[in-house]
Formats: sequence, C-alpha cells, structure tokens
Amino acid sequence: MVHSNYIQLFFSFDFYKYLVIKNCRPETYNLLVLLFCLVFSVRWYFMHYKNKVVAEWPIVGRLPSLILNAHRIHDWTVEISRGIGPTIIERGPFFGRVEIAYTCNPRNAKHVLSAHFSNFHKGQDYTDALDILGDGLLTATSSFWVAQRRTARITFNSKTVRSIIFHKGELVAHHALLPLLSHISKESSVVDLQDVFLRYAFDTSVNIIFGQSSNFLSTSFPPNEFAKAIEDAQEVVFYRHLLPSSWWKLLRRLKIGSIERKLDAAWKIIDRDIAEYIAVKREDMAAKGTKEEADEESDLLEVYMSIKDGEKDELLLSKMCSDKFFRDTALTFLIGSRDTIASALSWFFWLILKNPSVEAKVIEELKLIVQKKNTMAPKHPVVFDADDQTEMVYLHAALCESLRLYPSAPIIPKTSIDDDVFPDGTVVKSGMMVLISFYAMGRMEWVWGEDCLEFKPERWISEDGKLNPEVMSKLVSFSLGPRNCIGKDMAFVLMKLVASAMIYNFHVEVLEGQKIVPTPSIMLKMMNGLMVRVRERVVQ
Ligand code: HEM
Repeated sequence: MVHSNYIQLFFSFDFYKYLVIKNCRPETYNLLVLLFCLVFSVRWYFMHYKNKVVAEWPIVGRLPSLILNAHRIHDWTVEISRGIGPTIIERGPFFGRVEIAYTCNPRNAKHVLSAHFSNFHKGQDYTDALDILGDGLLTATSSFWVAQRRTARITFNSKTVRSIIFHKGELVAHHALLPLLSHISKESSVVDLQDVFLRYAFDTSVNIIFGQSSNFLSTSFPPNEFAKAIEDAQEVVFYRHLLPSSWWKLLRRLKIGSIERKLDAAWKIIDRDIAEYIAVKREDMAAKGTKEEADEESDLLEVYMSIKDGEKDELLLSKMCSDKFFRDTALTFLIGSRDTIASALSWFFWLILKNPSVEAKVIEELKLIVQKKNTMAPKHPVVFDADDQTEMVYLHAALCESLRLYPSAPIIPKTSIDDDVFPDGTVVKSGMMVLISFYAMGRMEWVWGEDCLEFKPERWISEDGKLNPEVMSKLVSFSLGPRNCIGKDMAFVLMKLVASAMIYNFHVEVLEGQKIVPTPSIMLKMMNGLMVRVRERVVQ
C-alpha cells in the first residue's frame, strides 16, 4: 500500500512542482524537466498502450515497440494482424524515411504476387543486399529474369532433372542420412536434428547441382569450408536487411566492421569452390564428348551446360554460356534449397513429434504402401521409391500443414512501382515497400478457422481421400504468381524422401525442456536447434 502511494506521488505533477520550487538552479531545473518528460512519457504509455500490441511513442513513433519485439518479430506480426488488422500502412523504423504497407491478407498477397505482378518488383535494396548471388534467378530483373525463368521452368519440369533430383536425394538419404541416424541410435547419443537436416540439404543440393558428394553427413560431423562460407554469407545478408541500405553500403565502402569483411572472405571461398566444380565439369563433358555415346546428363550443372543454343533466348545467348552465369545459377539454387528444406523438415518433425496421433497416421499410410509391394518381410531399413511418393497423401498434407504454420520464408518484401489499390481498399503509393507475412497469414482465424493454431493435416484432404484442390490453392509458403518458387516440386520430393524413411525406420524423441522458437530472420530456422534422441523402429 505504502509502495503504491510512492508510485502515485512519483507520477503526480505536484511532486515535480515541489522539486522545482525547492531546486531553482538552472541545471537542476533542466534535469528535472527532462525527468518530468521521461516519467510522463512512461506514464502516458502505460495509460494508453499497456495492453496494446504496438505503442506510439512521442518523436520515435513505433520504433521502441519494434525494438522490444525484434527477437519475436514473426509472432509479433501475428499479434499485430489480430489486434490492429491484416493490412497496415506504417512509416519505416528509421525516422519515417520509408513507407511500408504490411499485409497478411491472402487477397492482397495474390494481388501483389500475381494479378498486379508487374507493378511490384523486388526493389533495388533487396537485390543489392543479395549481391553475392550476382544475376541468378532470385535476384535477376527484367528480360534476363524472363529468359532465365523460362529455361529453369523447362529444366525443372524435364524427366531428366526430375530423375536426377530423386536419385541424388535417395542416394544421400540412404547412404549417408540413415547410416548416420543408425550410428546415433546405437551410441544412444543426442543430436541436433536441425543440424542433421542442414547437412542433408547441403549434401543433396551439392550432389544434384554439381554431381559431387560433400560427405558432410559422415558420423564425425566434419566441418565444411564451402558450407560455412555459404552460412556466413547468409548471415551477412540477414544483417544487411536489418539496416538501411545506405548504412551497410557505407560500411562496405569504408571497409569498417567485421560483418562486411566476413562476406568478403566467404565470397572468395564460394567463388573458388564453384569455379573448381565448373572446371571439373567442363573437363568431364569434354571427355564424354569424345566417347561414341555420351551418357545422360548426371547433374543440374551439366544439364544447364548442355542446353542447345537454339533453346536459349537469342539476345541472352552469350550471357547464358559464361562461367559467371553458371556460377550465379548454381549458387542461387544452392542457397535457395539448403535452409528452406532444412527449416521445413525441422519444424515438420517437431510438430509430428508433438502430435503422436499424426505420426501414427503417417506410419499407417507408409505401412499400407509397404504391404502392397511386398509379400515377404521387407529388408531393414525400408526405403520408398519415386512411385511410392504419389501414394503418400497424408504425409504430403502433413508437410503442407507444417509449412502453413512455419513457412521457411516467413515474410517477403516487394516494392510498388506505381500507385495501386489492394483488393481490401488499401491505397499503396508508388515506391512503397510492401511486406507480405506468410507466417501471420497461416495463423489467421478468418483464413483457416478457429483451429488455425492446431496441427491438422486432415484440413488438406477432401472426402474422397485426395488432396483438396481448394485448400491446396491456399498454400502460399512457396509464394504465388510468376515469381513463385521454382524448386517447389524438388522440395516436396526431398522432404517426402527424408520424412518417410526417417519416420518408418526410426523413433525420434524430442528432449524435454528445450525452448523451440524461430529465429527473427528472413529464414525461419529454429533459434536453438532441435535436440533429439533417436532409436531404430521396426514397424510390425
Ligand atoms: C521448403 C522448401 C522451399 C520453400 C518454402 C521455398 C520458398 C520460396 C519462396 C517463398 C520464394 C519466393 C521468394 C521471393 O519472392 O522473394 C522462392 C523463390 C525461389 N526458390 Fe524456393 N523454396 C523452397 C525450396 C527451394 C528449392 C529446393 C530450390 C532449388 C532450386 C528453390 C529455389 C528458388 C528460386 C531459384 C527462387 C526464385 C524464383 C524466381 O525469382 O523466379 N527453392 N522460394
């Protein structure tokens, strides 16, 4: 009681009046005015915003709210979307220099990414921050993007590349991932599953893209300079997204700070290793060419290098034959696939392990597939082939459900070229940054129903037991429209390969007491990893 009276006195005007009269020296007076402003700002804040998700402070606006919530930015976007609304126009954090249109309304997202695609581009700041990717598909613009996208679409849809993706993924899963898990289970040791998936995704991507193994999944958990360089480069790109572009560009020009130096070092290693892969490939292809009958292409780089001149855009022919083009393309696919797949698999396993009834249904589905094929007892570990994947309806639904709650790319930025109006009536001015939160979109009751926070693969399946096309059209985690993810099918093939083999052959148990939270980053990894124990499982 006494305590609360002191607090009341501290917040009362009389208290300051008394102090000012007693202490009339100018410096004391100035100090008191400052203290007065501070205390009344705090008081005003508590009176107006104690229970609100965003506070509006004098002068600095909403910047303190952003700083206070930066560590949990994605969950904060969910609270903002629920508390204030799904679309908000906001001044940027750096003293109002940039205007931002934030949205998690699926109709607005479709408008930006598909219907009015040509009016919303990636923005110069985004492509500048990703300068390490050069002119790869993710960062290319205008006619060079159109030409590359056409080539990539044909390539990824070809029978050859589909077969490369499955067979390389299977090779790494069955010759490296399963033996590693078996080793861990025999040792009864604990492992960070996210690290295992990052290694799997890297090893598989290197195999698919360059046709070589990195042995990153061997039981000694070896370091890998190339993988580390890619990780460092991604970290720097993330920091760059947090700062106004003029700030990091100045740091880079003046060579100040360790961050940009880290990128320089990583860049050198990445360039060196990819140049080596390209040189080896050119030699292999030259040797193959002298043989009577050349084999089919064995990796993505070879497929790209073998594209006939007539199949390329005439204007861009010279550009699409250079080592620089192959380097940018390979690096873009590597960076586009590694963290996205590893993050998706980590969240999927966490959700599966927290929901034993879902795991039981996945096992039941896999058991039926095994029974259909074999009359005799199957060999251990059981492996599933490409045809089996078409029958994994429930597993596919569970992966979609996991990506709804934990999209690997939780938020994507765009910039408007001309003035525009969203379907919900929001006016977007030319030059505005548009932020689309897939993370918040997947957690809105008005989009997914009251059970939106529950993990329910059933919502993706229609009464006839097939994937429901209407619900499938709501899957935004791979983005929408002409610039959606080119690796979506590849991602599902690899995720189903790993999930089916691991769930059928191993019992995974999450260690108690872990804090599983997403990183406040453009890639939705788990901040502290996912520590698990693994035991072999024999499904009866
Ligand atoms: C679970 C896995 C994956 C998820 C959730 C995912 C998500 C996305 C998203 C949201 C975008 C749009 C980014 C933007 O507009 O800024 C995108 C683009 C892209 N993704 Fe993926 N991705 C996945 C796997 C892959 C894989 C395996 C590859 C390998 C080839 C890949 C390559 C790309 C490329 C090259 C683009 C740029 C396409 C363009 O701009 O035309 N992704 N992805």
